[in-house]
Amino acid sequence: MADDSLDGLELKEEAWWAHDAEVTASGLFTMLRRLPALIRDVLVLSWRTSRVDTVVMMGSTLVSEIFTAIGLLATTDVLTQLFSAVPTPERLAAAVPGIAAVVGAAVLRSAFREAGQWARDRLDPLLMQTVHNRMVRLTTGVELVAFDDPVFHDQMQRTSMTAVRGPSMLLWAVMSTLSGFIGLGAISGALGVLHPVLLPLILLSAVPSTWASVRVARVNYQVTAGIAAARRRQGTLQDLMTERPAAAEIRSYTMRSYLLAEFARIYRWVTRYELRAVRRQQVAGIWGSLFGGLATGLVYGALGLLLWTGQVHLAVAATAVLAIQRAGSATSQALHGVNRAYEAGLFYEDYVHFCADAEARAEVSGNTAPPAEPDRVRVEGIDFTYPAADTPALTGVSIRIEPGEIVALVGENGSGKTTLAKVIGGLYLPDAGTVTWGGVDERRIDRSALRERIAVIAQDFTHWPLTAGQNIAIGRHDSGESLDAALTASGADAVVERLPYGLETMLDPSYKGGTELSGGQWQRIAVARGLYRDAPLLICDEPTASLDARSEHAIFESIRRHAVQRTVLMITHRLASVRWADRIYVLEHGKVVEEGTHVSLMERSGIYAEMFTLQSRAYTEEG
Ligand SMILES: Nc1ncnc2c1ncn2[C@@H]1O[C@H](COP(=O)(O)OP(=O)(O)OP(=O)(O)O)[C@@H](O)[C@H]1O
Repeated sequence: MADDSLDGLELKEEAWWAHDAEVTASGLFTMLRRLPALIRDVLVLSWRTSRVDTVVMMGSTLVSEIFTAIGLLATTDVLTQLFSAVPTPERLAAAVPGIAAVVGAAVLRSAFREAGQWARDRLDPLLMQTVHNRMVRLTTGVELVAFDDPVFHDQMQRTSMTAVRGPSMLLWAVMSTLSGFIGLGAISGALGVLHPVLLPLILLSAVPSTWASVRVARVNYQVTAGIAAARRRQGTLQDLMTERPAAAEIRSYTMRSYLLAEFARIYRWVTRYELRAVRRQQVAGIWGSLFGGLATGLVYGALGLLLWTGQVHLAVAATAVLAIQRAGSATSQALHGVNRAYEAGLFYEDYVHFCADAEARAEVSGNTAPPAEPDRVRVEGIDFTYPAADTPALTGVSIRIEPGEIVALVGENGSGKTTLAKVIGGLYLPDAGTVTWGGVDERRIDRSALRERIAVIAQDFTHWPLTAGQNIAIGRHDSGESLDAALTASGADAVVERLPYGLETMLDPSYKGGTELSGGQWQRIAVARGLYRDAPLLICDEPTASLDARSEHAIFESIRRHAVQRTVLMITHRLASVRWADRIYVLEHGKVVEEGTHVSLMERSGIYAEMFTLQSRAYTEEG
């Protein structure tokens, strides 16, 4: 199976294949060795999730299997009475207490089984909830830079795809194993009482079906692991074809037939893979049944021999027939459970690894409160390299921002402006160098509290599928402040006026009553969001890229007014709008290459002067 390749899908690179190789290589004994640790882990998780359900599930399983043994012993008693050499009415009368015990044991066994099942059914969603919540909590708590790391992404995707079910699958398998072994123990105890040779005979009869179930389970895991990458690709394609964002482009670029063919190609591969697995499972099943039948025949033959040679009583032999059937299913249940537990354990380990990795990547934060008033921000000699990049995005960058200033970052595409703004905004920690707020190193400051003091109008701001009002008040939902000032300053008031339900309008047309905004209208909402946050430092990254000339002018005027009591860090390619900045930093290839006011930079006749002249010439020549 591991030989199969899916052209172009780079399946071999998937971490799933590591598990695949592991499960293929590991025998039953490896599974048995790893099982105790897995059982302990999942039971601890289950105990933490619901103590009552864990106790009910374990207790009921144990007790129900004890009633299996009691029922078997009572059956022998009934049969002994029925086969005794006395008149029939007396035989029946003597068997009545035994029959009552058999019925009672059967009823109690079922009742406890049901109770165990009920507790397990309750635990299932509770465990999923615990695991899911933990995953989301951990994911939202990692350093932002983790999202730029493909390793973290792969791990997260894989974990969210299957590992969330891991613990409940594992618990299910563990309980199935326990109930199988307890049942087997109970039956063995009962058989040992009847005749010592019966037990090994019964264990022998279960070997072929056990082998088959182990094999079937292993193939199952191989299939899940083997098709995981293809399924993810399929899911991505399906989302692209069925969701709104790509719908227009699929049509305008006539991509439909390409996407459909790709989807069908992957589906064919997945189905072929699954069908091949089904064939292997069927073959294993057939061999298991064949040898299982032979082994059972041998056991019955041996039992007949014992009966014939007078070593067991007819009543004991009859009970043994019942026990053979029960023990066979208990053995294969136990061993199948072991195999499933191992299989589920691999998924569970993915989850455990993910959690450990996410904890290691958790945001570091100091506990010093950030300065209450706008204060000097100093960036000194910082370097920063993205995890997936070969070259640094920032090298030895130093800048300062004084309270109440407007500071501008300019430079060509990819020169490092957004990265620098994110470092200043406390989103990325520099690899070297320091960022200080009022003289305090950012690493010593409580980062959540620091972010409360910063408003960011991001270049790639989020179009939240929420109402217009919620889109503006995001992060300050319960401030109770009126939105009016931010609406007017950003020009978003004109946008909201035209919405069917005003601020209550859902800004997502895929929801009932929802609508969509134009790029420039969205941008005004984003500016309103930044102004409404009313933080001492406002970071604007291309706040007017989609705006018409009049709106752009109005927004820059608003930001200037906003800066009277606050500090503004502005990134823009519209150089006419940075003329009035207190200081301008020009970046190139991640380094600050020029610094000064508009006037001093123009006098210097460097990069800034060149860019400014090019832009103004374009306007004057075309205008
Ligand atoms: N997540 C990332 N992973 C790897 N490299 C990145 C990532 N984000 C940005 N980069 C790289 O870092 C460099 C700086 O990018 P940045 O976005 O800071 O530039 P910018 O000056 O803001 O550009 P623009 O004017 O186009 O917005 C670029 O070379 C870019 O390719």
